Amino acid sequence: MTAGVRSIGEVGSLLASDICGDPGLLSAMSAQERAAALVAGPVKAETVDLARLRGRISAEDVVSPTPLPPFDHSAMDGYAVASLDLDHVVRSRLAAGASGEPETLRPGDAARIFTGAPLPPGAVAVAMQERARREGDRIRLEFRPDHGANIRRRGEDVAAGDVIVPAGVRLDARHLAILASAGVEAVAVRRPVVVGLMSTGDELLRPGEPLRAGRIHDANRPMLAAILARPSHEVVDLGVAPDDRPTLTKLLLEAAERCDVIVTSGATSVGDEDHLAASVSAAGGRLDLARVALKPGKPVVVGHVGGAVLIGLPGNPFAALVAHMLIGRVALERLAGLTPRPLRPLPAIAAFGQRGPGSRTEFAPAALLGADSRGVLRVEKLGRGGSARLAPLIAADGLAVIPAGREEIRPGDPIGFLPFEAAMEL
Ligand SMILES: Nc1nc2c(c(=O)[nH]1)N[C@H]1C(S)=C(S)[C@@H](COP(=O)(O)OP(=O)(O)OC[C@H]3O[C@@H](n4cnc5c(N)ncnc54)[C@H](O)[C@@H]3O)O[C@H]1N2
Ligand code: MOO
Repeated sequence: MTAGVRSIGEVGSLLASDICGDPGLLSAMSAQERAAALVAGPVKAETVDLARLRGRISAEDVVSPTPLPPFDHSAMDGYAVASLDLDHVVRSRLAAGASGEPETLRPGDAARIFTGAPLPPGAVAVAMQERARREGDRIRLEFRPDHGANIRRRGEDVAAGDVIVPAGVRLDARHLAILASAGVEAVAVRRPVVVGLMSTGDELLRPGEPLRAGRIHDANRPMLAAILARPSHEVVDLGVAPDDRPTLTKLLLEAAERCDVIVTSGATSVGDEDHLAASVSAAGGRLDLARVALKPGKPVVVGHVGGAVLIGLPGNPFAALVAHMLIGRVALERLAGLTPRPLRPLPAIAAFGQRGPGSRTEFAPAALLGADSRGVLRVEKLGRGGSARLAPLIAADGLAVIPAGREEIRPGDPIGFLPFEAAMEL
């Protein structure tokens, strides 16, 4: 991985850079490595039928029991011909799905053939019917076909024994298509990772509860539940924990019994009411990572309570989102059996100027203004910063990514842009 971002072409790898000048903070890349290392391995595997595979993570390489296609066949409606000559006599008719061995073509013979039908032995090409004139049982081709024209060969897509789906991928429609083609009925996948979501803070109200003095509604649990609503994960709502050390300790211990991962938000900072670190410790757990060079998202912590991985996101909702995207996601992907993928911001240029983010990589809600004359995306930052603000996210197309180490950003400078579809992926 390369350090630094020097040109637009390199911006895609900016999250791979390990810049962080602040000795009190861990660089985003080192934090991701630590979060990954914290997870001993993926959850166990189970066998699941094709109809329920979408969104699950493959636990082993799946090999094809058959070549694909399984037999030589026609790619067009037309005539299978025994030679590359222009004139042929049509002696048989072959449709897809017909049973029985097709008759062998002899020199001068052709067979009327339809797309998907097995190629008769002796055929050297298929001529499209639009390129043939038929009179009775004779055809004359407009031009000599190329050898092998319009023939799909057995095994040209996949050979028997080829890996058609590798281990460690999230199965989508493409994988289901190839598994079904190969006749595979069931696949070993990782069982869903059980993720407990807990918000902390005496100020938090559940959705629908009337606002009272000094209280706010919990935004983080619904946000995180929406990101985690995937077949590879099972969300357990652990509710709101109070700002009280013994109670938080007890709730963490209970959660560790039921969950593979506990994702908390709030109580990660340094205030008297920020009890997470002390509660993790009182529960016999430990924190392996704290304070990362992210803006927002700096106070993210990661560790263990009992057998469960603990991901402590900051309380401010945008900070929680960024810390999840960069750090929590890595641990969750490893547990699910995925190879964690680095976020890959698109190369873009700033349509704004500001002071650089210093030692932290900055994420900010941003709108796409279109492309410049070279086709590079122009990105405008929205809002005036603040990890507690949600409205700029609603107006945004994604997140501007400004790598650590910049002193100043001027209009036209290379930055990164993460569309929300990529940013919000688990
Ligand atoms: N002296 C310092 N103070 C703070 C620092 C610091 O370094 N030194 N860091 C600041 C940063 S950066 C952040 S981010 C926050 C992180 O704080 P906590 O993780 O301890 O979170 P809380 O204090 O519990 O809450 C922060 C803020 O977010 C609101 N909140 C909490 N949970 C939710 C939720 N589920 N839904 C919506 N809003 C939530 C909470 O009411 C607070 O306003 O610390 C800074 N302070
Ligand atoms: O880093 Mo905090 O996460 O700015 O709000």
